[in-house]
Amino acid sequence: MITTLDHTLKEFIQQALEDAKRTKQSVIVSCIKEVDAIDPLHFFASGEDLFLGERYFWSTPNRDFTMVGLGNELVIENNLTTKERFRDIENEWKRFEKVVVSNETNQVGIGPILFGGFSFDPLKEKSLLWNNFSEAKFVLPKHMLSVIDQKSYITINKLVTPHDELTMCLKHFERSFEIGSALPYQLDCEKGNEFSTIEYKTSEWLKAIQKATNNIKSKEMDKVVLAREVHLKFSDKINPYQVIYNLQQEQPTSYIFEFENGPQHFVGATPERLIKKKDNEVLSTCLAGSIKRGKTEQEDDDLGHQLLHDDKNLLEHAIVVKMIKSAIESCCFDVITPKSPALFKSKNIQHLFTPVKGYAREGFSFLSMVEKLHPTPALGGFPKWKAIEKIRELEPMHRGWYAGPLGWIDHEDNGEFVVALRSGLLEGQNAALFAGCGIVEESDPKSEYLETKIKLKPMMSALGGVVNED
Ligand SMILES: C=C(O[C@H]1C=CC=C(C(=O)O)[C@@H]1O)C(=O)O
Ligand SMILES: [Mg+2]
Repeated sequence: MITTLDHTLKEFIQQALEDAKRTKQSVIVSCIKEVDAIDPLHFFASGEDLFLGERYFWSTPNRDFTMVGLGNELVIENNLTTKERFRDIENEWKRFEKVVVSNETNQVGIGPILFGGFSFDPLKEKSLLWNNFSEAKFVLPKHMLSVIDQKSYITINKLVTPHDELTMCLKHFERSFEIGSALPYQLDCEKGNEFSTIEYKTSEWLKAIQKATNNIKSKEMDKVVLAREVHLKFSDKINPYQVIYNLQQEQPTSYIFEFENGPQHFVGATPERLIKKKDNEVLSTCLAGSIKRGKTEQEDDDLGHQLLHDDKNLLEHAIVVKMIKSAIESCCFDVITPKSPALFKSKNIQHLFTPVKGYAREGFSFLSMVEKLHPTPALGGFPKWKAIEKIRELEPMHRGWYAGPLGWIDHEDNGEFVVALRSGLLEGQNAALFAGCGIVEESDPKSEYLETKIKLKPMMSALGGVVNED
């Protein structure tokens, strides 16, 4: 790996070609330039003609870091049904030598970055909706825009093969930098895309909750998260730019993500970070236990206070903290967590929130940590394997990538993953939205149902719909 700057792009490519020939393996050449400000959504939409079905969008809360990928230069995926699916992605990624051509040293979020996700449960029987999604799929984009603290960078990635030629490669980079910044797009702000809603297997879901609470009472497990899905059919094709735009505007405290898999777009605004790693600094988040937002400041404070003192929600949350803390302790040192949860508020909902911090121990890779954490009891339950089995048995839907880990990893083992919640799968005129709830002994099916309605709101609203709560 080289990260310096005295060499010209030509010299770097020459060296990559030699390495590729010597090792008989392609080398990733990643060329980065700082450019004038580019609007990320504009860049995303500019890929419509050439890269439809091969794009992604990622933005952190408060929009500190936004990253957009266009075109798949490299796809690493597998359909393994064990935890090997995490290691397999890591091994494949590490197999490639990466040559980085940049004037920027020490900037995380630019250069060769793999973006993608994992399904929730690879052992769940396949469904029509998620049929085209692999259990693990990651892409290295051809063109990537990173906006970090208001600075814009373009990265162009190319797999240099042993059979490539220097002049062709050089031309490729020159042409690619032109594409990245020039294409126009239009955001169609028209509202009024009529839709009808189908609540999918709601009565089965309510019965599943009853069964789960009985299982918990008989001490089979402590907690399980059960989700349900809602299908929307629109009169016109859904405009994904409008959806991302709305999510960005309406959910400033959430991560916004979009991953295109052919004609399907997996989109969401999740408040839940699974893990972030920069050098050896590790951050995870426990987010579980929920209540609605108040209509006035006073009502909102009262509801927040109620949540902070509610035994059922505190138990939902405590189970998550215990598991995440122990998973992080198994691979980190100096792990710290506050003693009691704080409130996390987003537009439609308030959650109990506990951050977990630590420092990675030697020998633990980023994806090995993702594997240890997935699923946390905020999506799975406790004990972990019992809860996953129960979800497989009781839940009347296929989660696909909903509630799975989704995010990015770079060439130096830095990265960030979220839990893909408050999300939906869009295709043409159709949207499938997902929401779940932590079920503990005291859970009441009707109030859990109302909780899922609140959790469906961010996607419903971004799609132009309204959810009434009762
Ligand atoms: C499973 C979801 O939320 C989880 C995250 C935060 C709070 C939760 C809860 O209070 O039940 C859930 O555990 C979802 O949004 O689909
Ligand atoms: Mg809950």
